[in-house]
Order: sequence, then structure tokens, then C-alpha cells
Amino acid sequence: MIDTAMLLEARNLSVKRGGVQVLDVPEFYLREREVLSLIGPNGSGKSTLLLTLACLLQPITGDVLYRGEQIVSERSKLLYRRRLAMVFQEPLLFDATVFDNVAAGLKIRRMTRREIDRRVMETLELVNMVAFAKRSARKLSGGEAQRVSLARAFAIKPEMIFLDEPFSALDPPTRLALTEDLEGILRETGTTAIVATHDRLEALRLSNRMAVVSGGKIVQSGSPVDVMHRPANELVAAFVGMENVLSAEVQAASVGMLTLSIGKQLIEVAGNGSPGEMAVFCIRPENVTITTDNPGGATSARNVYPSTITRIIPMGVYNKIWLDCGFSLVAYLTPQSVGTLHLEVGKQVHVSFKAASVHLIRIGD
Ligand SMILES: Nc1ncnc2c1ncn2[C@@H]1O[C@H](COP(=O)(O)OP(=O)(O)OP(=O)(O)O)[C@@H](O)[C@H]1O
Repeated sequence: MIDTAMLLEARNLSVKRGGVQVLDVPEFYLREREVLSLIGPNGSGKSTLLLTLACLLQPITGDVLYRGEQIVSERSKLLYRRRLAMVFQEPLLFDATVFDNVAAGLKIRRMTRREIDRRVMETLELVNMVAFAKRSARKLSGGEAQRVSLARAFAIKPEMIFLDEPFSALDPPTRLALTEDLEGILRETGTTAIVATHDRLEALRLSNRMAVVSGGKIVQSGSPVDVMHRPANELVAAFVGMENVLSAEVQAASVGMLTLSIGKQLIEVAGNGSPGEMAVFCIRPENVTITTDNPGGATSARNVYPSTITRIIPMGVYNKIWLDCGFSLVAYLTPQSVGTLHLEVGKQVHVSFKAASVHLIRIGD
């Protein structure tokens, strides 16, 4: 966890758009040098939260505080916005050279010509666009234009940068290259940032805290690893790629361990509960191991099941494999592993996973 000074806080934010309440955030905070990702499905309220935090959208109730000071007057809003840069999905460049686009924010700040020249070239270097300085911004590819947008944002040395789906219009390789470069720039400059994205891998790559937005609320906030592996509910689980979400009944409980029954199978998990209670649990597909022989004593995994492969779908870098273990389970394996193990539909295999890799979402309903 980052333990730096508090930069941005919001309380009791409630926002209506088109007469409908679309945001309800009782508490929000962002610490200095933190990179927070907002993830969530379309229409969940990520952009609305960013616009409200940028004081570009007026909430019906609630306050935004910057370094402990409430931003209320028009003057305080103006000063606040000057410290903030925003990048949107559309680069929004004007019809001028790349240099002039990056220089625009500096001219407003009345920097000298020499300072502007130095700052623009320095920033273009940061985004690998020095060679494009004299080119027309209107003739750039989508990826190049978004690099210029990033340069324009970073050129003013903002105290905070808000990025709203910055790379979602780009093709996958360009998107990956820009995500990697942005991660380097954020690290190098130490800029505090909020990135709204649908892409959990982008969020994982860029941020040190993740907030999941759903139905206008922040439903979970924590380290990316925590959110990915310990989702708070079924919706978050589905959104972070937790493909196996199952219901079972507690059969037995001992200190910190539960035995759950699902169909005729028993599953050992870490957790507390009482016999007869229902539990909803999940396992990430990458934590499911497939072997052709019974691993027996060769594995420390507590849960081992003879299973049948029911479906295999190639997904590029991995194959998605559906298994019938007495209950249905999905596993990810590399194409190489699928080849080495001669896996095919109908093949009998053994599936195993550790008690510690099972996450209980709910118990007791
Ligand atoms: N200008 C607007 N007028 C009325 N309603 C709006 C407006 N903009 C957004 N909304 C509504 O507010 C809700 C939240 O939208 P918002 O754009 O904040 O979500 P989002 O999570 O950023 O979605 P996306 O990922 O698709 O950009 C949605 O129900 C949307 O229809």
C-alpha cells in the first residue's frame, strides 16, 4: 500500500445525469503518487466519477477536496483544473503541428519561448515522438495521436492525470505498447493518476490500486492482486475473469477449514462456517491444474478429481478447457501444454487445485 500524503478526497458524491442518479460514492480518496484504476462495465459510472472529481460535472450532493481544501468557488475550481491533466479515448488534437499541440497548455501558463521549446521536446522524447514534432497532428495514426495527447497532458507537469479509456480505440499491439510506455512515464515522473478502463490487464499493468465501479457505486477497492483473487461478489468475480463461480453446501467445519459438497464431490477450502450453510466460492482458471495421471502424493493440492474434458477453445496465448469433474470447471492451459498432454474432448484426466486458491465470496445465505 502507498502511504503518501492524501491528494484528493470526495465525500457523499451523488450525481444525476438526464434526471437519473448515476453515481453514489460515499467515500473516495487518492494518495500522492498512487495510480488508481477504475474498472467496470459500460455505463457503470467511471467517466461520470472522473468528470465529477475533475469538477467538470456538478454533483447534486457531495464535496471534492484537494490537499484537504474543499473546491467550491469558481476560482478554486480553475486553480485546481490547472494542476490536472485529462486524456480521453479520442485524442482531440487541433489542426496544427505536433509541437504546437503539445505547447498549447504551456502557452496558457505564460512560459517563455525557450522554456516551451525545451519542455515540448523533453515531453515528446518521453513518448517517443521527437521525430514527429513538425508533422501535422491531423495526419497521425491513432496510436501516434494518442502519444501526442499523452505528451500534451504530461508537458504541463500535472500534479494529477485522469485518463478515460485512453487506449480502447487502438489495436491490441499498439494498445500494449502504449500501456507499457504510460506505465514507464507514470513511474518515472511519479505522477498521481486515475485510469478508467474496461481492460483488467491494462488496470493490472498500470495501477497499484483498483476500484471496481458497478451501477454508479464503488463495489470494491484494493490492490489489483487482491481484487483479482478475492472479489467481493459475483459481479466483480465475473468482471475480473474469475470464470469458476460455484455454489456448494458446507458439510463439515474445523479450525479455519471447510469441507463443501457440490453434487457428489467434496471440496476443501480455507474459511469459516457451519454445516448446512450455503457457500459461493470461486477459483481462477489459471489455478486449476490438469494432469493425465492421478497426481496422488505428487501434489500438495487438497482437491483432486477424475474429470472428462468437454470442450477446448483456443484463445491465442492460452486454451480454455471445460471439464466435468462432477461439477463444471474451466481451466487455462498454454497450447504447448495441451499438445504435450495430448488433451482432446472426451479424454479422461485429473484436475487439481489447492484449498488456498479457492476464494469464498459468500457464506451463510
Ligand atoms: N450526458 C449524459 N446524459 C445523460 N445520461 C448520461 C450522460 N452521460 C452518461 N450518462 C449515463 O450515466 C451512466 C454512467 O455513464 P458513464 O459514461 O459514466 O459510464 P462509464 O462506466 O464511463 O461507461 P463507458 O465505459 O461506456 O464509458 C450511464 O447510465 C449513462 O447512460
